[in-house]
Amino acid sequence: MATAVPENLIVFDPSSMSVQELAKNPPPSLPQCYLREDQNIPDAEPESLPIIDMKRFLSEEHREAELKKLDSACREWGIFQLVNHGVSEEELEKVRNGVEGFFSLPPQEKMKYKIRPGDIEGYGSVIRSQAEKQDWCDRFYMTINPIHKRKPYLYPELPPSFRTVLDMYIEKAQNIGMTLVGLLEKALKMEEGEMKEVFEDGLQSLRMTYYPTCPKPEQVMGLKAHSDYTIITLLNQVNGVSGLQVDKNGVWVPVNILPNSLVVNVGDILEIISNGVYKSPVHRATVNTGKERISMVLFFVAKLDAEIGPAKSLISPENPPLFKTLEAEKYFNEYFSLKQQGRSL
Ligand SMILES: O=C(O)CCC(=O)C(=O)O
Ligand SMILES: [Fe+2]
Repeated sequence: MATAVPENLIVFDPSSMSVQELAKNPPPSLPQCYLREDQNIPDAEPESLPIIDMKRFLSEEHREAELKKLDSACREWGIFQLVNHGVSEEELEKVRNGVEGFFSLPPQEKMKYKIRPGDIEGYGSVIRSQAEKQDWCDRFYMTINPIHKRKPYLYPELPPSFRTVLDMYIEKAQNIGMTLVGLLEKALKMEEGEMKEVFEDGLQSLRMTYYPTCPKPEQVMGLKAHSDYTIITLLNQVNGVSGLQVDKNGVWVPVNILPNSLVVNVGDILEIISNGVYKSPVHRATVNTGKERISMVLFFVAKLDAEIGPAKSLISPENPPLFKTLEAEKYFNEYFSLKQQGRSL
């Protein structure tokens, strides 16, 4: 694996090399496939995202107020910071060391997990077309639930000490997800268990992303604008470097770093279940010249045999469904046929 890129390189094949390696020795002009002409990275003031405190749901005194906060965070932002979520500072530190350790493995070690032709899981980037601009990042994406859907050459083949950390984190994250879904049902005034039914033991995947520094961050995008096709997404800004931006009323708002918090965002399926009341926000990730950024995301999708549509308990003649109801599998097929560009709604 070469680490230096010849200066006269005209055609660059992003599938042959990681962005992490490219960024160690970037050529004076970056490969065309990363250069975007339509960039607008405004200097919007970082606004503090709403903060939801899980502990307050346990107290009789604070519960109602916190539910109201959760409800307005999902209506107005579709994204919020979660504190007192049950993953301790020490555990977050272990996750950070584990994920940083993974990305600092030698290239040939990481390439063992390389995305295989025709697949989307594994390490690297999925190149859909030569014309499409590539994101300035390397990713490791894998299905983690149901367990029988795990690819035998990905999760089980990770270094054992890292797997132990991931096992711990995933179990905690699943508990957080389940608790949040119960709270969201209450906030939306849905029938109890209605969303849990779609969520519980559903499809879940994990994505770790390494965004290297870039000499010309204004010319590239770490991760292009999109919304998530999930019920909810749990984001860990692993190494405390900012870069995530969320589209709020047409303005890109940078997401601040709140130490030891996790970020939760509403996904497209929750927008559908809530019949459009909660917003699945468009978001993207930028990069910078100074420090690499690492994130880890847990996508909570839905049970494969679930029906995805507006919650029956929210629908009435006065509040007709704004979305059609589809079997989850059909929904996923439609989603992937949209080439994961933009939104599944
Ligand atoms: O890295 C981030 O902050 C965001 C990642 C993300 O939005 C995604 O993987 O869908
Ligand atoms: Fe996302």
